[in-house]
Amino acid sequence: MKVLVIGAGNMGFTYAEGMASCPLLSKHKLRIYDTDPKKIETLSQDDRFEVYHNLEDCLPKSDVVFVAVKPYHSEALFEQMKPMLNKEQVIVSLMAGVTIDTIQQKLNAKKVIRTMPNLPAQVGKGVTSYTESEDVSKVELILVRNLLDTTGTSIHVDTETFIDASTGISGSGPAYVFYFMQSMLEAALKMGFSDYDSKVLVSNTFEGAIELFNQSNISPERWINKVASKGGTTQAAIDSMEDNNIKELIQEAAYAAFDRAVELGKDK
Ligand SMILES: NC(=O)C1=CN([C@@H]2O[C@H](COP(=O)(O)OP(=O)(O)OC[C@H]3O[C@@H](n4cnc5c(N)ncnc54)[C@H](OP(=O)(O)O)[C@@H]3O)[C@@H](O)[C@H]2O)C=CC1
Ligand SMILES: O=C(O)[C@@H]1CCC=N1
Repeated sequence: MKVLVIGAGNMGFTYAEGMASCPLLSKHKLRIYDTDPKKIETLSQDDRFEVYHNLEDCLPKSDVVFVAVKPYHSEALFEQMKPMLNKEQVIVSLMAGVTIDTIQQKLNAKKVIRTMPNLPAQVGKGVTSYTESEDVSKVELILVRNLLDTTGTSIHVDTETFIDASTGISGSGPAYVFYFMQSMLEAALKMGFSDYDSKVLVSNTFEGAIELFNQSNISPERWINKVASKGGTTQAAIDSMEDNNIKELIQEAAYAAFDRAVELGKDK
C-alpha cells in the first residue's frame, strides 16, 4: 500500500514519522509532499521517506492520501489535486473544520475520512477522533485506523459534530494544559524558585497527577478531595478557583474552540 502525506508540518510530519514504520506499508516507503523547499531538503536526507516536490509524481499512484495543510491552504491544494485523483483513493483529512462534504465536492472524491489529531502524537501519546463518508469500506476504515494508531490511540465517532467537538477537547486541548502549566511556572518563579526548580516542581506535579488518574478508576473530583484537607491549603486554592469560576471559563474556552471548528467549516 502506498501512503502519501501532503504537508510536512507539525501534524503531517508527526503522522508521517509514526506511520513510516507501519508494517501495512510493506515494502513501500512513506511518501511526503510539501511546498516548502527547506522542508523538502531536510526530509530528503531521511531515508524513512520518499520525498516529493511535485504532486504529479506522487498523488496519482497513492492509495491513501493524508491532507495536513492549514485549512486556509486547502482550497488551492484541492484545485491542484482534483484532476489527479481517482475514486478508489482514500483521502484522510487532519484539518480542523473542513467538512467531508466540502472535501468530496472540491476533490470530486468519494472516500473521505475526517480526523482530529493532537500534538502528543509526536511522542506516541496522541489521540485521534475519526469518522468517514458512506463509501469508505470497513476494511479501508480499519486500515486507516491502524495507521492513525501508530501515533497513539484513536476513537471512532459517528458524526462530524463530534470531530468539531473533539477539536475543542483533545485537538486544541494540549494548549490548555500548557496554559495551566505556564501559569503555575510563573507562580513558582514569582515565589522565588529558579527556572530549573520551577520546571521540576511543575512538570512532576502534572506527570504524577496524570499517572494517579490513569492508574485508578477515581474521578478528578475525588482525587481533589484526597489532596485537600478540611480548612487546609488546597481548599484555599480550590475556593479561589471556584470564586473565579475557573471551571466555567475553561468549559467556555473548549466551546470557543468547538465553535471555531464549525465556523472554519463554513468558511470553505
Ligand atoms: N498543530 C496542531 O496541534 C494540530 C493541527 N491540526 C490540523 O493540522 C493541519 C496542519 O497543521 P500544522 O501541522 O500545525 O501546520 P504546519 O503549518 O506546521 O504544516 C503545514 C505544512 O503544509 C505545507 N503546505 C502549505 N500549503 C501546501 C500545499 N499546497 N501543498 C503541500 N504542502 C503545503 C506548509 O508549508 P509552509 O510552511 O511553507 O506554508 C507546512 O509545511 C491544520 O489543518 C490543523 O487544523 C489538527 C490538530 C492539531
Ligand atoms: O488551532 C488549530 O486550529 C488547530 C486545530 C486543533 C489544534 N490546532
